[in-house]
Amino acid sequence: MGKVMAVVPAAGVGSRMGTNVKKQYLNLIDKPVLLHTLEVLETCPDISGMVLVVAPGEEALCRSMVQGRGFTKIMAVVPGGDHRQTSVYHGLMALPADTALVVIHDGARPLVRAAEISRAVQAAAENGAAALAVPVKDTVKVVNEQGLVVHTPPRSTLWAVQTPQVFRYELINKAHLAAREAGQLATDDCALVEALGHPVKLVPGSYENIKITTPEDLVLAEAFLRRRE
Ligand SMILES: Nc1ccn([C@@H]2O[C@H](COP(=O)(O)OP(=O)(O)OP(=O)(O)O)[C@@H](O)[C@H]2O)c(=O)n1
Ligand SMILES: C[C@](O)(CO)[C@H](O)COP(=O)(O)O
Repeated sequence: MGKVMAVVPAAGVGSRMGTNVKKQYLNLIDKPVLLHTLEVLETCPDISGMVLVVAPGEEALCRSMVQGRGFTKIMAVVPGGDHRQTSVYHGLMALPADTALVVIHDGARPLVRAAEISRAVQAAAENGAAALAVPVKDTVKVVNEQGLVVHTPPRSTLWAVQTPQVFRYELINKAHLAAREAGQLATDDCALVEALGHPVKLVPGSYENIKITTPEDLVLAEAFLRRRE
């Protein structure tokens, strides 16, 4: 399959969490959210190495946070940018030239399981681009600026996409470069690959693989982790 490298964007400010400490450094049971995430990636047998992307100026803090915890796969800690997309791009630029597949996984998704990552890697090896996702449970409305509903897409067509999102290295590099040139800003990496017209395979994931975004997500994450103990 070739070398599989992970990029872990963890350079966000966590404005929707609203805490003084950024959400990726908040304690979740016994350690920061980001350490949970990195430990799962470390144990995934498919992954050879990782690039961690943190806010500019936080590189030393992160290096000391991971030091002495038995990580063998963290190859670099690099500064991110103002948007998630920019942070991922900085991570991609730090990958070795012999990378075959790139696993992009949010630092703020600590509940992913190694087996789920492996399923996404396998699908990307076959299709070029793949992501974990779950069927949407709620009915979703498209609204206009006045808050009036303009459209109700059929729920059977809707999936909530998660990370990891996994891509062939040349494909994701090409997608990010094209987006930068076009001024396209997306909230996930699949959207950039979709914009190239390349198909993206969705791999059924788990409803437990939540992104820590708002305070109630920490309550849920703790409950899920305790259930696994
Ligand atoms: N400039 C940014 C913004 C986000 N991220 C990372 O991308 C992941 C998903 O982003 P999100 O949950 O939106 O994080 P924040 O941007 O920190 O949150 P918010 O939008 O509430 O400010 C997180 O691991 C976050 O640290 C990043 O690396 N660089
Ligand atoms: C990449 C992502 O986690 C997929 O669900 C999500 O799109 C990140 O978006 P956010 O706007 O940064 O929360």
